[in-house]
Amino acid sequence: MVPRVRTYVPGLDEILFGGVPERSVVLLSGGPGTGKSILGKQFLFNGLKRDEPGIFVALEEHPVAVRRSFRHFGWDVSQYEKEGKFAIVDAFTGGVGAAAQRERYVVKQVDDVHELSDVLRQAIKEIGARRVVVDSVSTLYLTKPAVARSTIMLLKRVLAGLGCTAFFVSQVSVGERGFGGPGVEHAVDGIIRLDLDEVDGKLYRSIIVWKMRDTKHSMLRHPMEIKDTGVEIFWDKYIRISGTSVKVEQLSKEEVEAMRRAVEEAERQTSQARQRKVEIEVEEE
Ligand SMILES: Nc1ncnc2c1ncn2[C@@H]1O[C@H](COP(=O)(O)OP(=O)(O)OP(=O)(O)O)[C@@H](O)[C@H]1O
Repeated sequence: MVPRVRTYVPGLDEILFGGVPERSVVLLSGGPGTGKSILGKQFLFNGLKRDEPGIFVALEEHPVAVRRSFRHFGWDVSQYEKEGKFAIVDAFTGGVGAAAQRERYVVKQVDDVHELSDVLRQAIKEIGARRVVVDSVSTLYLTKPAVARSTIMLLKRVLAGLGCTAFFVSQVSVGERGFGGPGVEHAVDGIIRLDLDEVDGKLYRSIIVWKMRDTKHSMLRHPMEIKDTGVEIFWDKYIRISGTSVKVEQLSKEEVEAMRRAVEEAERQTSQARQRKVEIEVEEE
């Protein structure tokens, strides 16, 4: 089994048969309000709780708003920031404003992807980041689609070279079938698509893993909810949405059992790796 990074987002590791393959760059793609940012933040915070440092690259929101939205779900990153285990790369303010001047990692030219990758590299090295979320990569090439692929490849090289596993938030329009453009879709290792569908005056959330290199994954669309505690995926159910009807069905016992076993195996590997890390740290002291 390839080494996995467990997301610990309820249900996500199950549909990925254990978690995201280590060092993958995964596109979190979807329309407005589908839960991409929340899922990304949850992935980071779940890592922080387990001693895996993380970085949030803020391209869409002021760092102050980013911290507030973490807190909205009870994910207080301030202590981790003080301990040097979490950092925000501010690629939003350009360093303008009093609050921005207090930020440690600031990209001065927000449309300069080379400066962004330099600041990101420095932040990853300094805090020893294992997980990175870029929210959103679409901002980097919205007005210049010709550079989308090279932008993704540049970030991918930085992240994979430093051993990080990353979620790239990718914005698509309501009703758009793609995930962020051909250059982007083929360059990334995985694509997870989040959806909101209106049927009969009600919105339904769902999630589907479209691709994930180096692992098998669920090929079904699963129902999803956002709660005060974050995203929850109903991994043992799938959802069939047509223009006028919504049906939620139970997966077979065999499918459920296979996913459960894969997650148990991934957890075993993860705790062994943690144990080895502790032993190495003790030896070094
Ligand atoms: N406490 C909560 N309980 C339930 N749903 C919530 C809660 N907080 C936020 N939401 C839902 O999450 C949505 C926002 O999710 P998120 O910010 O992750 O969207 P997004 O996919 O990143 O969208 P965009 O591309 O527009 O930024 C809100 O529109 C709302 O429906």
